[in-house]
Amino acid sequence: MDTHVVAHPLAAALLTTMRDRRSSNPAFRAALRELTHMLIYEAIRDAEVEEFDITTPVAPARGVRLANPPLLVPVLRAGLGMVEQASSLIPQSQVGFVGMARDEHTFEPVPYLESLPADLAGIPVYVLDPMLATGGSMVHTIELLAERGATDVTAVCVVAAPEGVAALENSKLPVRLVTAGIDEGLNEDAYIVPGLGDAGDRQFGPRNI
Ligand SMILES: O=P(O)(O)OC[C@H]1O[C@H](OP(=O)(O)OP(=O)(O)O)[C@H](O)[C@@H]1O
Ligand SMILES: O=c1cc[nH]c(=O)[nH]1
Ligand SMILES: [Mg+2]
Repeated sequence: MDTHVVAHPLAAALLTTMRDRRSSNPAFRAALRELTHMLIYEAIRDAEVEEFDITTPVAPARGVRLANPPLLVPVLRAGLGMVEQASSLIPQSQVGFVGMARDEHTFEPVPYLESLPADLAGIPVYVLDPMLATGGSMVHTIELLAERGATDVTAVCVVAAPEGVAALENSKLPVRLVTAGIDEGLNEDAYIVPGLGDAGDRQFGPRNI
């Protein structure tokens, strides 16, 4: 699997803000938005473009645009904090949604929402989820996309655990990974170490209030 770790001082500083337990929920959300900008910017670097004619105030010129704008798929809840920034960078993109919450005991993803186009053949898909821990949630999401014909999927994650990277690799699904960091591993609660805690709770508060 093609894995790209975005190594950049500004990305590292934003990731530090997200990791720091002292960062407030608004500060965490702001850092996630900015870091998403960098991750998407890197992820889309090699996308195919097409040329078209424009006229500047001075002369005719050739313009470029994405040949095949992607579908963005935030994985709720935590991926919601990435979608606005991603879609403003790629205004032609469409957005689908998947909702999933890990079972606290089995660590298996429990799906609760699926809102995706029926046919994804030929459409690049960017799955947005800050955390790739065991990989269960991401593998399940990509299976939903592959069932609809997607063959070009990019997982855009802030932090990945080696276990999650291995799960994606072993799945043999058509996916590449773009992330700001690969951490040490998982603890007994399947949280990424050192990680940044629960990315959903740190944006929106505890799920069961
Ligand atoms: O790789 P995995 O082991 O599947 O874990 C990663 C998943 O866990 C988090 O979501 P969570 O289940 O906490 O839901 P939330 O976004 O509503 O907080 C995260 O946003 C991923 O979706
Ligand atoms: O460390 C982790 C693992 C799963 N989900 C999170 O939000 N954080
Ligand atoms: Mg959570």
